[in-house]
Amino acid sequence: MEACKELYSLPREEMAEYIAAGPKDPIRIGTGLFYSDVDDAVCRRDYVKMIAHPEFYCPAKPTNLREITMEYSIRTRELLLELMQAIFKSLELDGGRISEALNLESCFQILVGNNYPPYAGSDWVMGISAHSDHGLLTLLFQNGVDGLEVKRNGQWLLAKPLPGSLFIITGDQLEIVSNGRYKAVVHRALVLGEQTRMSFVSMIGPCLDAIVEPVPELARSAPQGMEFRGIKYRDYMEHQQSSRINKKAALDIVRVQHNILTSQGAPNNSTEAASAGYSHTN
Ligand SMILES: O=C(O)CCC(=O)C(=O)O
Ligand SMILES: [Fe+2]
Repeated sequence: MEACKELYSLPREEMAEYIAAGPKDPIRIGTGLFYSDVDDAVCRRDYVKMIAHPEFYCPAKPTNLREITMEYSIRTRELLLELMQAIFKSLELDGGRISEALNLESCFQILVGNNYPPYAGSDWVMGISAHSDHGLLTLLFQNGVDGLEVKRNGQWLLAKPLPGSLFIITGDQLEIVSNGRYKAVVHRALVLGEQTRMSFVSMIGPCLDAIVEPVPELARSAPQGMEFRGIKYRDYMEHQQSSRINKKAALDIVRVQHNILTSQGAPNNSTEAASAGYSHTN
């Protein structure tokens, strides 16, 4: 976090290349204020995003950032992959088989350093509006300043940063693979007090070229069958990144519409019929 602080305080010219970067670039820096009509709020956030796996990228300055983030990415990747195995076990699935299908050896990993300075304006200020993360699992560390909230049963709950605690957030790909047994968690960051809040995120997803779809045995045992159609992770990510941040709206592109009327006019919830009714929002 200290190295990230140094990064944000570099002269703007030194960050210009990364500030101009697009969503597909491996290193991206964003900084400033913007309005979110989803939450009717001003958002204030600086961030650096860097792809850490299968290839590792890092800004050249500050010079110690590379070593620190490289080690952090390796350790958190191991932990997150281990957690994935525990999740597969909880679903009574063969972890080895699913890891192969998602090609987790070449998993996509991104690190994000977030910085939320206190804001003196009169509007209600947010850091990042309500969203779910596009990957499988996210590990989040906060600097001890409140701000992260998660939505549970329609209520926003403050995820208090207990000293040394790490938060694990389930993402969209896990919801797809588990056919909705694990739900992607909607979360947001608020700017609450006088102190600068920082968070550091390590997120893993399947290999970008993997087709992500519900595990067949989970779809077979679900009352409604398949909840999602398959999609290449790279395409999902591009879709999510090119849309406005809006809670879990990105998942709608793969959500199967149930209660489709058959030619006889009766609702049919079979997997085949449901699969034919994919909902594309774009
Ligand atoms: O700063 C936080 O607590 C949340 C950050 C976040 O949700 C993200 O980077 O995706
Ligand atoms: Fe997030």
